[in-house]
Amino acid sequence: MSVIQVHDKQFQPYISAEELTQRIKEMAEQISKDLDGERPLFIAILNGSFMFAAEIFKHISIEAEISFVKLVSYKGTKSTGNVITAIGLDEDLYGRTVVILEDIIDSGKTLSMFLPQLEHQQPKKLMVTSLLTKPDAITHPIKIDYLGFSVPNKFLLGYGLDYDGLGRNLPEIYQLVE
Ligand SMILES: O=P(O)(O)OC[C@H]1O[C@H](OP(=O)(O)OP(=O)(O)O)[C@H](O)[C@@H]1O
Ligand code: HPA
Repeated sequence: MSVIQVHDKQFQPYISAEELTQRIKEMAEQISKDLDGERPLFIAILNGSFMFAAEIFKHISIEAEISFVKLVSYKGTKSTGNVITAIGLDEDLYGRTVVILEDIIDSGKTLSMFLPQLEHQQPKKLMVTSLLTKPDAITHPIKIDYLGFSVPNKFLLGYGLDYDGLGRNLPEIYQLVE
């Protein structure tokens, strides 16, 4: 692994593919242990989480379902501020154990807007799993039930994360060279 160029920026290797798959397997084992008998519904937030979701779901060893949603944010009224809607969420969450799958929680804003909408459907449990989080960037604190890695407040690329559309296909995670 070496420094790579994407658009106008350089990125250096940060988390290897082996470290990612090892940590994700551990997370899946813990979730399988904790949620045995609950038949959880995993909800992966697109686009960024597609690779993480595929990897973690492979290692879930209990009965479980998965669904993929795309969040679209638009400007609401003065009083509502930004509004977020989920496309593709067809399941009824009432009484279900729901586990959100995110690639990254950065400011926390996305989930702070989305989780209340899910709570509204009265799931039995609503849990959050994120591969990455940046504690120094959080402005909207989110309780993360299962976390892969805590990372510094630097822009990341790869393993689903993009820089202006590119880099999602990289099997490892890179950090912006500043
Ligand atoms: O905690 P936050 O600061 O809200 O950031 C986290 C969100 O940002 C990324 O999605 P993005 O909106 O870039 O869309 P993408 O997944 O399609 O790349 C990521 O997948 C999270 O959903
Ligand atoms: O560090 C990041 N990289 C790519 N996309 C992101 N979305 C939130 N944080 C990031």
